[in-house]
Amino acid sequence: MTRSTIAVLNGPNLNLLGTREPGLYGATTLADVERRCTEVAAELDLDLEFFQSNHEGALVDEIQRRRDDAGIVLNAGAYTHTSVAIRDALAAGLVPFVEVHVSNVFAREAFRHHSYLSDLASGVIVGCGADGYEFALRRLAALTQR
Ligand SMILES: O=C1C[C@@](O)(C(=O)O)C[C@@H](O)[C@@H]1O
Repeated sequence: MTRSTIAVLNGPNLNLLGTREPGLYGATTLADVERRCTEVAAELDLDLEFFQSNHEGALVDEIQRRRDDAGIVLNAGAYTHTSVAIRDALAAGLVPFVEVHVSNVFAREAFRHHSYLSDLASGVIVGCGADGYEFALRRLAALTQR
């Protein structure tokens, strides 16, 4: 049996995690997140692939490439609140995905309260810091093993 692949996709400015507005996003870097996810994937017997881009079209391309994956952990950053194109790519692929936000977007500016993605998501994890990625991975593993 082939192992399931889960993609961990991060959008704009998430390459700056750990240094960017640490009061909001904490001190954990994206490399730390990826290390932790790799440990959890080994425990869950999953293959993981990581991708980060600051460009909307690159994220659309990557989501299209992921259509045979078991699931996607997605922090689309600011594109969450603006991108019909990313929504359409997710809708086209129909791969289960969990939307992650490191910060509690609902405690922030009103423009962050709306997501173009959430109603398509299998789950949404908000405001749990960098741990949200691990929670999302565990949730997708549970969903794909059903
Ligand atoms: O870039 C980001 C990061 C974010 O997705 C988060 O992880 O909390 C929240 C978004 O509103 C913001 O634009």
